[in-house]
Amino acid sequence: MDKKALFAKISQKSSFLCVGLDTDLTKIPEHLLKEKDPIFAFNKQIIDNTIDQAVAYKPNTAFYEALGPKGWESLHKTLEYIPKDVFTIADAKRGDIGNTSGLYAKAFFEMMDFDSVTVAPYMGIDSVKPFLAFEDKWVILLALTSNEGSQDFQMLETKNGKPFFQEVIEKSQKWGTPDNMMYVVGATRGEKIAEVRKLVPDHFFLVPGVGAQGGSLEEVAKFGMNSNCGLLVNSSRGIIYAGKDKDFGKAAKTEAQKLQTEMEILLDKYCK
Ligand SMILES: O=C(O)c1cc(=O)[nH]c(=O)n1[C@@H]1O[C@H](COP(=O)(O)O)[C@@H](O)[C@H]1O
Repeated sequence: MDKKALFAKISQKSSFLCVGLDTDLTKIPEHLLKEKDPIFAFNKQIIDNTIDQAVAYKPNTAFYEALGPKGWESLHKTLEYIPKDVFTIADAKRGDIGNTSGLYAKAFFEMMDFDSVTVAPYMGIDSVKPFLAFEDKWVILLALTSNEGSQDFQMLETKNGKPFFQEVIEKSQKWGTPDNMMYVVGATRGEKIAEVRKLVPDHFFLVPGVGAQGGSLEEVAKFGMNSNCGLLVNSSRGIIYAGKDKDFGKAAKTEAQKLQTEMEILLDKYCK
């Protein structure tokens, strides 16, 4: 899916919500455990109940990989079930020497037909470029993450007097374009989003950290939105585990609707 189609979807649904499919066997309602594929059964209901609000779905591959071959199968079935006009993100946080990155890209873009994959920039240009060689596919590069440990390296001042995350953004902008690269910017760093937006006015940001991690949606929109929205805001646990029993799908829908209602107002206010 290209940038134009993504913005059209955002406008159509008045939403920039990404639903995170961080599906954990120990957290899903018990009655699903007797299903042949409990993870897929859960995801299917979450997708059915949130498809009117979601412009993107982001399975975090850790939750699937941890279950071995069965987990990969659940991931594949989930991806196949997501309607093709919705953006898909393999949250795999990959990146390695060039030939290996090329195979990671093949895994997520060819063996599975994800629109995008999250990539760590630490190993530099040759670890990221192979992902950018695929037409109509996106790299979502980790820039300023939502976790506490982001202080350890991302905020360090470099010899140029800039924080390391800024160097990552400035340099990596030359590797891709706003049509094939997005940046991860955590919602827990509201004021910093404005700084990142100045560096990359046209790129989309994937913004995790609202909901369970406590980031403010209003701040994210105020500091991060551009004339194409430029934001995909993810919530995983806050939506998918909103309900604990047979009605979990409905509870997820209610949470997604709450976010979408707020997003509609924010789009009117800041998408200019
Ligand atoms: O790349 C990500 O998606 C990501 C980056 C980041 O900085 N922080 C972050 O929480 N994430 C992911 O976003 C999701 C957040 O989940 P919740 O906190 O449950 O909404 C998880 O899948 C994380 O791995």
